[in-house]
Amino acid sequence: MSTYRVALIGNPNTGKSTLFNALTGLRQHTGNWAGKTVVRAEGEYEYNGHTYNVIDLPGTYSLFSNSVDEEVARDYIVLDRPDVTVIVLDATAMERNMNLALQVLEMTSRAVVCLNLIDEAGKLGIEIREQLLAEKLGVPVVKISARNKQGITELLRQIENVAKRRIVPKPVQVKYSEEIERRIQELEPEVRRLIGDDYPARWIALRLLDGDDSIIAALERRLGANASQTKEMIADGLSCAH
Ligand SMILES: Nc1nc2c(ncn2[C@@H]2O[C@H](COP(=O)(O)OP(=O)(O)OP(=O)(O)O)[C@@H](O)[C@H]2O)c(=O)[nH]1
Ligand SMILES: [Mg+2]
Repeated sequence: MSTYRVALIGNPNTGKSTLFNALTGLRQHTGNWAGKTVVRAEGEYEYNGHTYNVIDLPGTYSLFSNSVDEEVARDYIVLDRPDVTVIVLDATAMERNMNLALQVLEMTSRAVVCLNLIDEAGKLGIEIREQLLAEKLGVPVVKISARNKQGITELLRQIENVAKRRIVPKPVQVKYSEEIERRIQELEPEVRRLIGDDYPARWIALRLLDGDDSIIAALERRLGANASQTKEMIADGLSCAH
């Protein structure tokens, strides 16, 4: 019997913790993220004979490591590589929420988009065609109301599909300017050669091009022995990209 790891990510106040409670009930505990004062809520549920370990990540508007919360969420998705990342969106504020969703889809393909507060959206006359959205985003999309425990069965089913690789999503990728795309193309194979296929090479290349040193630091912490080599080779990669 396998245990799968599921991460809940989303903007603040989108109902992540409500969903976390609906999924895990009393089987949860809280602590702190190692070395950080950010609360780490972890719980589990059983589904079709498997255990799913769920992490309720801190709510963030982006994942550029501008704050400890963003760093914790980013590092978990990029470095800890959960089996499934559930992107929790507020169905009444799709446009604002889509920003984070697209960022997460650059970091992992093992994702399910969960449109929460569908009851509120209904009251506002907002109608969402989830099939169309799923096709456009390239990942499963499920409408739920975490507070009313609606749509949870379908969510569990889609989480299982992605966890067991019955569905292998191919998320839409943001396309950047020609020049940035060219630089990504140069840098991405370097990154991949260095850190392997387990990490999102395109996303890391992008962060490096953006001058985000914190991802190098995080990778060094994680890769340990390879640290100095990582820095050197990424610097090489960067100098040929510029
Ligand atoms: N109407 C409605 N309200 C909901 C639903 N899910 C959550 N809420 C409410 O939305 C508010 C925020 O929910 P939380 O679960 O705390 O949101 P969160 O994403 O964990 O927030 P942060 O941890 O601050 O990022 C609470 O008042 C919930 O009761 C839902 O499906 N429908
Ligand atoms: Mg919360």
